[in-house]
Amino acid sequence: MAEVPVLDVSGLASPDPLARRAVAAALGAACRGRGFFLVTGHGIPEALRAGLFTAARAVFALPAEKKAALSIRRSPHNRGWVALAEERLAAGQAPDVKEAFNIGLDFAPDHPEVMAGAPFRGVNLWPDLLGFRTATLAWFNAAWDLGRLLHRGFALDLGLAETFFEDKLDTPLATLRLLRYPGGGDPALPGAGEHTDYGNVTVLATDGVAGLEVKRRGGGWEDVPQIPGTLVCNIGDCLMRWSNGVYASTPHRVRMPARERFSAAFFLDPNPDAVVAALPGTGIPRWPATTGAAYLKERLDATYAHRG
Ligand SMILES: O=C(O)CCC(=O)C(=O)O
Ligand SMILES: [Fe+2]
Repeated sequence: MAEVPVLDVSGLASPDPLARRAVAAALGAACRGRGFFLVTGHGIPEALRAGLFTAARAVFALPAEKKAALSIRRSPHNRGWVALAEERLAAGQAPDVKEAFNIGLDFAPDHPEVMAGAPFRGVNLWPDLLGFRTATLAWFNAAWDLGRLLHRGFALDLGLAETFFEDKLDTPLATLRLLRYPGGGDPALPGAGEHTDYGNVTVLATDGVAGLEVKRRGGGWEDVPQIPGTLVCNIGDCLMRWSNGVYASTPHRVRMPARERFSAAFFLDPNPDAVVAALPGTGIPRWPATTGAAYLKERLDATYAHRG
């Protein structure tokens, strides 16, 4: 299996349909094969990335009691702080040696869906840190835009109308997850255990410290190269299912890094009411139809059940 490809996606925003198709074909090949690719030409300014990592460092540096006040255990909506070793992504393994901070779509407390208690529709838990909200939401929105742009390419590659996913990703169950791996520990312990992502596509920024590994089809692990300015993207289980297995969601993990490592994963899951059923032209459905919200709930419930 070839290594993780590097794709310039700028052509997806071109007015020239041939340029868009060329990128879509390359994207499609990566999604059908490796399920992972590095993206250049995404157009997200470096300043946004720098601001994101400044915010991430600041929130994890808060005293434990400040972070505990923002614990994900206080949010029924998958938002807030996950403590070191609170989560294990690979069932039956040691817990992950990482901490995390989740941010979702930024609803006001009086938003109708929040008032109605809709699943995952809650307020974010904001730390008392100047600039944190602005920096993280700027990244959230940029990654969301990139995710939607990628979906125009996926749609073209899958023989659908280019805008097919647009109204299924306009109020998505998206999560920006800031991650800190303290590193330097027992190399036998996982930074993040082997898993596949749950959503459609993940857009990942790292601080350049190595650690992310993708499983090879034939077994064994491949390092994802750290190329400055690129973003790591991968297909999640929801899009694998939606594409009826045409696209691959590939297991990956983070090994114990040699030193402290920060990353930020943006998980783009579809709108809660989006119907996730085998796309036209993909053959006999391999999975029953579901919805964005039902699928995410199923996966998160399983993850929480695995907690020690
Ligand atoms: O930190 C990373 O590089 C990847 C994290 C990851 O795979 C995840 O949180 O789903
Ligand atoms: Fe992941």
